[in-house]
Amino acid sequence: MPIEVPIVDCEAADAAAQLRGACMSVGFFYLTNHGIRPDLEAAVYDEMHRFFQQPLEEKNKVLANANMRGYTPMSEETLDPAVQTQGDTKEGYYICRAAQPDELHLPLHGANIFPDAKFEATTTAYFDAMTTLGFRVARLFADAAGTPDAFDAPGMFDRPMAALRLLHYSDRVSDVSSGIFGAGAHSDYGLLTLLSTDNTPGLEIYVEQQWVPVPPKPGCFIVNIGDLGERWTNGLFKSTRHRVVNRVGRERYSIPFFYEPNFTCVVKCLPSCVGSGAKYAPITSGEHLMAKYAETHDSYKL
Ligand SMILES: O=C(O)CCC(=O)C(=O)O
Ligand SMILES: [Fe+2]
Repeated sequence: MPIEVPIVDCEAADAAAQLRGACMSVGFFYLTNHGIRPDLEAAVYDEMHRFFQQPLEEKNKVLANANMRGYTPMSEETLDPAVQTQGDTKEGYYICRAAQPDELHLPLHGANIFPDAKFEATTTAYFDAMTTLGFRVARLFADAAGTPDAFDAPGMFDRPMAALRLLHYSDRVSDVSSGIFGAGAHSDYGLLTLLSTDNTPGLEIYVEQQWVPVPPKPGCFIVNIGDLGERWTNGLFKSTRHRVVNRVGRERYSIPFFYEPNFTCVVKCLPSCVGSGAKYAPITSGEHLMAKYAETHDSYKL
């Protein structure tokens, strides 16, 4: 039977049950009725086109800093270092939650950098809307996992590690057998990723021992569970590996929004998922994310 990526309707009365089914099987789903305004999303793409088409020397003026905010050049990231023979054929721009004054001592916390005021206003408005949606989907996740209020307590998501990543893939055709990918195979690191893409295909997910394309669906986000989501549910929900393979020789733009718990949040198996014993040791969100960044980014060192 062909593998179908399920749809979760954010507004449906049984949205949590839909999410549970999707996360136990495929680990990816299309999210509809999410409430993000299409004109706001389109405005972010306009800013991306404007930014990435500039000469490298302009883009390098806002190069990503130690807190992973700003521009990351082509090939800076290698999502599957064991297999890839060169970095991902993409460049990116990170925008994260702006840190509060009492968080500035924490790694990865700081101010954002922006190339100009219009880019800042547009991407910040989108970031804020996605943060609201991220928490809404996180609450559905908790409900789906059988502990509905798990994420409401202080210290869980009141200072989320939320990151927006504007990605521009080059037109270079990938070559799977020689280790050249748009983005190498990986699982995401956190709780949830909410992905917007343009109309160009490329995303593939590894389900039932095969790579399955996930084509863009207009008006929907492509959502997946990351490693912390798998740990929280003791493996009930899947953090599915995925990659981007350019098979069409066209440029591609995408915008993943990574929604993770507070840096200091201890991610420990939910009581409803312990069953015959927790499979994963508790870990803080921050420890996990920093270790993953160090494995995959040239510009990030622990
Ligand atoms: O661009 C995409 O479609 C996926 C990107 C991705 O998987 C990631 O940045 O983690
Ligand atoms: Fe990913």
